[in-house]
Amino acid sequence: MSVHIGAKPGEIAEKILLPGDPLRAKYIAEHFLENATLYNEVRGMLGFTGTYKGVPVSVQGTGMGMPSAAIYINELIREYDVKQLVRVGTCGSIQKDVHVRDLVLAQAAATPSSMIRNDFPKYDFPQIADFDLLLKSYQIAKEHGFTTHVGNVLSDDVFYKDSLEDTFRLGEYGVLGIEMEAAVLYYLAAKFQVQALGIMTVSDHMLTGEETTSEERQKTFDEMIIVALETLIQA
Ligand SMILES: O=P(O)(O)O[C@H]1O[C@H](CO)[C@@H](O)[C@H]1O
Ligand SMILES: O=c1cc[nH]c(=O)[nH]1
Repeated sequence: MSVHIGAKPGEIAEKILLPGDPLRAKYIAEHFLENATLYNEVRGMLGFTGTYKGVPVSVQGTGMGMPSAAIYINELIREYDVKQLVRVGTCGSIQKDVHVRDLVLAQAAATPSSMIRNDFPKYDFPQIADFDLLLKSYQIAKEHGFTTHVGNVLSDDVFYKDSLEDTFRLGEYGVLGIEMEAAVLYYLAAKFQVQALGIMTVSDHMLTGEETTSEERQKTFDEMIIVALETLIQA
């Protein structure tokens, strides 16, 4: 057991999916993994291990925001020897041509978070995806015909902001969308020399207000999960 994860040593696979929502972890375990067993329900942050096409894979909810995600990512890497971590999240689009239901592969993540700046006050430490995971995921998404964008995201600390002016300015510099965890995932992967990638489904559009039905969202979550699982077993 670690402080926030109730698994015994060996119960978590080296390859793991990281949704923010613990119920998305349950959905993935029930619909995509074979023989999935629950290893964690501490704080309701569900974690499961099963197999995908015969390969051991785990899925762990991380909660919302970098402080929460960093707790799980630290413990997974340091206490359970997890080596390949793929976030499967949602993001808001800030580009006209990045639509609701599209996939975003986060090549890199900007962040205002002090978690990273406190460690490297003199540098803008770049938060980047693992190249092999990124390349593999892009190839898999293209093979499946899923609409996919690759580029920068913003990992923000604040969901409800008084002003979106700075956010939209980042869009003018090519940032594709906003979410709240990828930067710290990439930072901790660099720190502990493991592989990480963030894949996001666009859940809403911050410029156009474009929305989708829950059924449509579910289908795109499935596309994201297929890309993430196929990437993990081929990497
Ligand atoms: O859908 P998840 O993975 O939780 O990701 C996004 O959704 C949450 C905000 O609603 C934040 O965690 C953000 O990063
Ligand atoms: O707008 C959004 C949508 C998902 N996640 C975010 O952090 N922001």
